[in-house]
Amino acid sequence: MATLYFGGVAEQVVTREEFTLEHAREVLKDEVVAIIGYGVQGPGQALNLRDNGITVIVGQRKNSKSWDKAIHDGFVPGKTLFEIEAALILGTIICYLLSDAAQIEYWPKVKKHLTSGKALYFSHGFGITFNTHTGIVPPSDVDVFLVAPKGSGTSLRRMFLENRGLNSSYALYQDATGRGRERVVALGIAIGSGYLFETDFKKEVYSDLVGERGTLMGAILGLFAAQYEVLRKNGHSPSEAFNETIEELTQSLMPLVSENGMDWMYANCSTTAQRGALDWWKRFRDVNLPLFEALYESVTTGQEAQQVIDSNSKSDYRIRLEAELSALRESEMWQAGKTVRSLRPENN
Ligand SMILES: NC(=O)C1=CN([C@@H]2O[C@H](COP(=O)(O)OP(=O)(O)OC[C@H]3O[C@@H](n4cnc5c(N)ncnc54)[C@H](O)[C@@H]3O)[C@@H](O)[C@H]2O)C=CC1
Ligand SMILES: CC(=O)[C@](C)(O)C(=O)O
Ligand SMILES: [Mg+2]
Ligand SMILES: [Mg+2]
Repeated sequence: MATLYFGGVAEQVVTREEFTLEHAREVLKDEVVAIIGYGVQGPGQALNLRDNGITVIVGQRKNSKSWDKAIHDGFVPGKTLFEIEAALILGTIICYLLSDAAQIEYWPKVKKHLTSGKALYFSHGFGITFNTHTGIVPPSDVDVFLVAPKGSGTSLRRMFLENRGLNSSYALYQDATGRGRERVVALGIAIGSGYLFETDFKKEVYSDLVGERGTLMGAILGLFAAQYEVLRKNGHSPSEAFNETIEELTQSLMPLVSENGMDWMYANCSTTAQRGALDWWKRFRDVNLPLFEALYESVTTGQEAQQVIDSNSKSDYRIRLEAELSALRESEMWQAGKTVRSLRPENN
């Protein structure tokens, strides 16, 4: 554990320097890590664990797209790829990486095979925190913990292959064996996390549900759409509207923020832009503050969780999600974006 100051606030974090991969391998050497669910986090975590020398198996519905993907990724039926129940029997650490809605349906089967001393691992606090909605209440004689990568499973894998690491939060919910903390931190390191910061199941799911509905995915699309609409309504071309709203952000300005913070990005723009941004950002904050308050309340009351469960438990949930993503893709703004991307020099 290292104590670092974040904006003057002391936090305990785990870095790879003091909790080494070698130590993580030692902690996990007698474990069979069973990845249940091979959607987005499943592949990222399973492949990184395997590359890090951890014994990992995958449990997935046979003859599903995810089953085929696991085979394509080198998992072998009957050796490292099993149907869900077989993987639950073989696994000593059960990584519950089905969708949050699907975890409800499979919970009775998972619970049956959570024998004493095993561990139940999540990458989201959803199932446990909203257990009045999900029914997920683990037996008292198993460890229960989470490692939540702060990003897509696709990025977790890509960054691992680039010798980088995506930060993750971790939480220990139940430590039946007395080894829970070692197990969860070792897993956090072994799946390829950058650094690990501690949270709890409630704080993880509250912050994550807000973040993905807010600045990370929902609010940012809303901002893009609003600005693009105003520019187009006032006669600006799709090229001008898309470049001024999105392309410049992703290609030039956000990489500068990632490199050295928002002030650095501002300082690398004109003084005209700096003046304007510094004059306007608080107005955008003030307009959005009530919306974020409402969002946070919708999360903590369980409304958002119930909406996810109601929608994503329906048999046609994928068709419905794909239809909405297709409408986004076919919209003028994102069709303009497709053309803009195709014109990047590196794509020609
Ligand atoms: N997507 C991401 O990168 C991140 C996900 N998480 C968490 O990790 C966990 C897994 O997330 P994802 O990989 O995105 O899950 P996902 O939503 O992609 O689903 C994972 C797997 O569950 C299967 N599945 C869905 N419905 C099913 C059903 N009714 N019956 C059987 N299988 C079903 C899907 O086929 C897929 O293979 C979740 O708790 C999620 O909140 C955490 C951080 C980031
Ligand atoms: C990628 C991630 O961190 C999200 C947005 O929380 C998710 O996929 O659930
Ligand atoms: Mg999330
Ligand atoms: Mg997240």
